[in-house]
Amino acid sequence: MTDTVIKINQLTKDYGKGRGIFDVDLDVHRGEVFGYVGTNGSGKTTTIRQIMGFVRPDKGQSSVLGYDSWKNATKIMQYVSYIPGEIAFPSLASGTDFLKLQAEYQGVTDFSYMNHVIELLQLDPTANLKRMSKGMKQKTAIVAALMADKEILVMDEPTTGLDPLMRDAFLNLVREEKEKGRTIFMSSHIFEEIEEVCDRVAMIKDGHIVDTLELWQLRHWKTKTFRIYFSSKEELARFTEAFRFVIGKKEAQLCCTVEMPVEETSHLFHILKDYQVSSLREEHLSLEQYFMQVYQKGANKNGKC
Ligand SMILES: Nc1ncnc2c1ncn2[C@@H]1O[C@H](COP(=O)(O)OP(=O)(O)OP(=O)(O)O)[C@@H](O)[C@H]1O
Repeated sequence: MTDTVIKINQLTKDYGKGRGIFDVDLDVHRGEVFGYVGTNGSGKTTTIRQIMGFVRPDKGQSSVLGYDSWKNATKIMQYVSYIPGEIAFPSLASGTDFLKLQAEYQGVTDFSYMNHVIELLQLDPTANLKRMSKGMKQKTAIVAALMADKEILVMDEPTTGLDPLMRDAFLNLVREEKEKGRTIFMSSHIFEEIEEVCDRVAMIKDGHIVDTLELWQLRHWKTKTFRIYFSSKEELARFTEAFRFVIGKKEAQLCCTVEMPVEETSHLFHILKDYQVSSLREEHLSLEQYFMQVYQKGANKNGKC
């Protein structure tokens, strides 16, 4: 039986004029990294604030470890490390002062993991809190959230403001946390990072969940797509006329794209022996491409997009 850590059921927060979230259903399982993607204003932060119990839902329910988010927000904080989308720092002199305050508040006495995170993110916490760059502030918020080593991590666009190197370092931290058995819920609009670290992903659009996907499905799709380059126009034409799974052709580049059921792959390789092929590469469907397809389908259905 799957152990559900975060359960969201018919959750609705209606801000009017179609803004908010509507009838959201989500289950986050113990030990998984769950990604939450959507364009600006699609409802990611609204959902996360509901999970944390900051806002009363208009309808439906969110619960964490069986505790109703709204009714037991304080209890939930015992189990959840939270990185908000926007951090409002108190007026303190330095990052160190802020981290000390956080440690006191969260009852942290062992600072070894905090120091590990500081080192990994190359943060100088002694800097003036007010003068910190966006990235430094984000790192400080990450350190503050992770220091308590709680079993659930809820993060609202945690890589905002981080440069690509630091983003990689952060994703390594996420992997470390997953290794430790943590359950992680993170929102993002950067598809690559969700693709890199998440087990499952939900896509939200205009406040509605439009799809939920297990990331391994992207790698083990029922169809395979290849781009094949030929030595001449004649060879390209001969192939495209003969092979029924061709979905596109670029004469100038002497290449075509084929998309076919996985079980046809060996057949393709077999017939290619009769052609002069200069190169062949498999095209993987990226999460972003998949997302665009889902959005497009949604648009066809409801006339939006
Ligand atoms: N307190 C509020 N009052 C009125 N409208 C709100 C409130 N909070 C959010 N909204 C609206 O609800 C919608 C969803 O906002 P939300 O912040 O959840 O989106 P998001 O997916 O997190 O966006 P982003 O990626 O830009 O951070 C937006 O149209 C936003 O303007």
